[in-house]
Amino acid sequence: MSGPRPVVLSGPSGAGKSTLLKRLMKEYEGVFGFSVSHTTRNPRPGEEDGKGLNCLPMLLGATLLPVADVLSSVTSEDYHFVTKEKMQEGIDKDEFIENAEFSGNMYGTSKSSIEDVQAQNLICILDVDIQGVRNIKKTDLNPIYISIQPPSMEILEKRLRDRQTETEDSLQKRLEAARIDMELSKEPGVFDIVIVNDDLEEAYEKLKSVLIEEIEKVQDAQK
Ligand SMILES: Nc1nc2c(ncn2[C@@H]2O[C@H](COP(=O)(O)OP(=O)(O)O)[C@@H](O)[C@H]2O)c(=O)[nH]1
Ligand SMILES: Nc1ncnc2c1ncn2[C@@H]1O[C@H](COP(=O)(O)OP(=O)(O)O)[C@@H](O)[C@H]1O
Repeated sequence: MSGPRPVVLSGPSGAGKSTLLKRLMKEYEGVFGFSVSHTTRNPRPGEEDGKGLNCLPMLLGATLLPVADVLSSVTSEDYHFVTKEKMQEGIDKDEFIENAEFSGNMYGTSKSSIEDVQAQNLICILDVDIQGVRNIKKTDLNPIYISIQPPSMEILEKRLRDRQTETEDSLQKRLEAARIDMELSKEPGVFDIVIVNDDLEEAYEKLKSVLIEEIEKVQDAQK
């Protein structure tokens, strides 16, 4: 029996993808697994190098925590932070199902990041930009495509400034990318659903309603 369908979450930087993702993974512990991407950008305060499932054996080896407890320790914004050389080496070795340049840095989803999650029969969640969406459509991953959009460019800019993670230069690059993303997300057939993240509660309920069928499949299989 094939496992649950993966989920691709996409949308402008600052739209609320990580906020929604963290909430989903907390409410449904042991149902989702995050596909830990590789990136050349520097870690933000509080971000640690890939605590993803790749290290699950070590974590379990060191402790006797049930798998569900260990899985829930995977946060939704970790990355494998690597140099450009390391990233290029992985690309040359065909280790990525897709990779892209975004706001001056490289990002990519390795095949092993997805396999690690699917081996646990969990819903694999990927957080990628619009280029990643287009490239994943050329593969046989067959995920549910969800776009998270801000209510407006003005609100997006305010949220990014309030988050205090960007230099003025990276902020402007991200806003420019957001204008393109917001246009492309309107194209029919690209996303299964586009959620405007205005009121967070409403956006979260909409996200859950799209995924509840896959969530219940995993919960039933775990009984
Ligand atoms: N194509 C692709 N995009 C990614 C990947 N990982 C993250 N991204 C995207 O890169 C952009 C920047 O991510 P990040 O630097 O974490 O900023 P944030 O989205 O504002 O938190 C976001 O749009 C992510 O969706 C990946 O593996 N592949
Ligand atoms: N619905 C919302 N209303 C107000 N602020 C929000 C909302 N959703 C997210 N935020 C805030 O906006 C900023 C960007 O959210 P984040 O989840 O980091 O976006 P992304 O992962 O898409 O870059 C964060 O500071 C977050 O707390």
